[in-house]
Amino acid sequence: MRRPLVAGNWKMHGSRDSVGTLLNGLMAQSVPETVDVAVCPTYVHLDQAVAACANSVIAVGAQDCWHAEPGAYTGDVAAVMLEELGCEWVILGHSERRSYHAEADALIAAKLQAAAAAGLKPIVCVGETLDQRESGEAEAVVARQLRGSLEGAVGTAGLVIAYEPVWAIGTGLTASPEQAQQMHAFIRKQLQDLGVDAQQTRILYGGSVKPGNAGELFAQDDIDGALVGGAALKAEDFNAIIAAAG
Ligand SMILES: O=C(CO)COP(=O)(O)O
Repeated sequence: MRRPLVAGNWKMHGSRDSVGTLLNGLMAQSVPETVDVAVCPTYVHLDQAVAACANSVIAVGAQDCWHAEPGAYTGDVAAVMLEELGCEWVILGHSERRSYHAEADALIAAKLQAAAAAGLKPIVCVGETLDQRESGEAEAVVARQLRGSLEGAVGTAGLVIAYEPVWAIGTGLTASPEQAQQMHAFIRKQLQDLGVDAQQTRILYGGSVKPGNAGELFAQDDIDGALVGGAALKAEDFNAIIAAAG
């Protein structure tokens, strides 16, 4: 039995004030004992989140890390620094990093190894664009991303995969529960073929998850939680999604 994980990806949102309000709102509701929860703010809000979550079960994650030891890498943050700060998780290979920063699978694989070596648990994102889905390539694209991004990752402790169809991110379009389940089952099979412990690996769905659709997504056999964007910025909505996973 896999424990559901609900992770909030706050992307490049927030001020000290709004982050404080959001964290207070999350602390106001207890998390069901059966659910893991994480919040992933920007780098500059990580310490604020770690302090606020110190006495709660909510874990903190970063949205990216660099792949090398600390050194001459202007503008980057090393995985070991995130671990030292109190992060438990790190999101890797989000489609916004893949598109705006041209991150390729080999770089994501290197980041994954650095994250694992630092003791962070990686959430590796995969997902096809609308063009790729419409031309029948969705499974081939996701299989390629998994193969490339997970190179050398067999045995990574706490590895989580997030399936985020690019066409469903921030658009209000959600994959139907059946579409998502079909892809999640496909991903689990791919993980097995890659030698990853597929039955133990959590596969999250991401893309316009809201309180109103979370329950039917979580009811699918191979959907083990969610990576939530917009709805994670409102405590009431995020709390409702957490409750739906409980
Ligand atoms: O990209 C996402 C989470 O990583 C999904 O974002 P939305 O929930 O805003 O569609």
